[in-house]
Amino acid sequence: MSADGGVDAGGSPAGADFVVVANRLPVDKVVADDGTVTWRRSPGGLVTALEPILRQRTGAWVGWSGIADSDDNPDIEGIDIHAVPLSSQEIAEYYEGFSNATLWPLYHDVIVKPEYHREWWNTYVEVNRRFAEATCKAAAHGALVWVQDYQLQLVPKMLRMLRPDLRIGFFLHIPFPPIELFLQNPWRTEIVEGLLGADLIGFHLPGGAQNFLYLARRLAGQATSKGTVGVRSRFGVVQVGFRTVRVGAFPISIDSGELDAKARSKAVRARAAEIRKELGNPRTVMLGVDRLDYTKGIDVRLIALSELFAEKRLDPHETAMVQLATPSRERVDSYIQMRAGIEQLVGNINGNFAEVGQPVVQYLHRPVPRDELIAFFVAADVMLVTPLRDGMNLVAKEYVACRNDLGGALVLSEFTGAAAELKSAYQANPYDLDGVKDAIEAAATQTDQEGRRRMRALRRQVLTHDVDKWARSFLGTLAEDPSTAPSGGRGVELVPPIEDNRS
Ligand SMILES: O=P(O)(O)OC[C@H]1O[C@H](O[C@H]2O[C@H](CO)[C@@H](O)[C@H](O)[C@H]2O)[C@H](O)[C@@H](O)[C@@H]1O
Ligand SMILES: Nc1ccn([C@@H]2O[C@H](COP(=O)(O)OP(=O)(O)O)[C@@H](O)[C@H]2O)c(=O)n1
Repeated sequence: MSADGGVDAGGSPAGADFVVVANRLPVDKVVADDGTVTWRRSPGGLVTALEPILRQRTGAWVGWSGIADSDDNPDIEGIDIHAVPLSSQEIAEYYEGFSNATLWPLYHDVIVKPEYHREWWNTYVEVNRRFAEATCKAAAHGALVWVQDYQLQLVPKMLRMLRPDLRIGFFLHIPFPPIELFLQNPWRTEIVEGLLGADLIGFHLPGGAQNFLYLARRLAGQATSKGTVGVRSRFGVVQVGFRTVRVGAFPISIDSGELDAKARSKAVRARAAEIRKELGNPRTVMLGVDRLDYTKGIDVRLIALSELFAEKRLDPHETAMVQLATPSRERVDSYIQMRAGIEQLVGNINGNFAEVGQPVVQYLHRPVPRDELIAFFVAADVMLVTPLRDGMNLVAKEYVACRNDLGGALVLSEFTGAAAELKSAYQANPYDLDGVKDAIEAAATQTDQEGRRRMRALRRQVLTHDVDKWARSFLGTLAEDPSTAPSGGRGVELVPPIEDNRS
């Protein structure tokens, strides 16, 4: 730190050349009643995707440990951890508040109503500043810094002001919303300007990148490129003074090869067979695997199943549905209400259709070990992925990667990022209940030949587009000099800013 409390422009001499900055560390700190500390894999797809990337490249990870007032740094081979402590009030206002009761619902089609509170916003700014300062300490001079997700949208601009020597990338893991919804946010201009501190801004889908380009013109008053953005190609450009910011679509993925190999192992196969036996060897095993989140449409699939049983289109005595739900954001009101609703639906289905000792829906509200999860994927005939909106949904890709036997069927919501790539799934609009029911019925009754044809096509996509390809395409683009790169700013025709007349 410099004498005035700022961070030296040169950064820490011993810092890392590659730094990931994310709200969460890859592991959560768990303190038992007797004070014993253990570390558990953090929930969610961001960690699933980034952990193998960082381990492979070695570098630093700046993030929060998941509990209040802790600056412990866990030992993880290949990753230099820098914990950012958050107080209970910051967790309530920055994480549960502005991140998960304002931005999360706003960016997910306002499935629940976003709340706008000035004190939450102030804490969001303050915590973003703390992450930027922690990153300055972790990064060597000229380092490549990759900021992740909606919790940290102000960090790119803050970092650029503190450390102009850094090359800064930003990736948004959730959908970037339609323009009309984004404009609800009272702090919309600050967020667009915060993101424009990056050299490269990545979204899962071209539509998100295009919405952002429009908002950069309208809210930040910058000239941008026109024309459509491609997938890992045809990047958009925002001219911020003398700086060229590029904007692109980079669909995230999984470590497909590793999952494929694990799913082939004898132990996993044996456990999958055992799971089917424990479920009573039903004709059809259906599976849902999610964080317990209202965006995931767990209610949609349960209502669809219930109606299919009531209409005798599926036989409840020959069907076992397993819903694995990781606890998530348990103190946020909308999550508390949603949990009660899901648990009631599970109870209703079992009340109406189960026999003693043989529930139709088995619901686990707890994290499941990774190998056990893979065995569930191998055991399931039909995988139900029915979000109302989802940035990507890695679970859909994990299921496909685990089915080297070409068995199983994937029912997939059109409103996931994954739907753009997994065209051979049984796709449905989650708001069209009849459509969801038709998709589930078709998946449960497909012929072997049809199932193999679809799964072969899905696997071709998932195995050739893995998380390493995602990271290489993003980081490769970030490392390019935009003024000379073939896909860069040179020769791009710019559209002038839009007058913000609030019309
Ligand atoms: O950290 P939490 O509040 O417990 O939430 C877990 C993560 O949820 C979100 O995951 C998203 O990222 C996935 C990978 O890109 C994507 O497939 C999925 O559609 C998204 O919902 C969130 O974006 C992460 O920041 C959270 O850590
Ligand atoms: N019960 C569960 C549910 C999800 N998960 C994992 O959590 C990740 C969820 O990622 P995702 O992209 O589908 O969705 P988000 O939870 O990130 O919104 C996947 O890697 C799942 O395998 C798990 O380990 N156990």
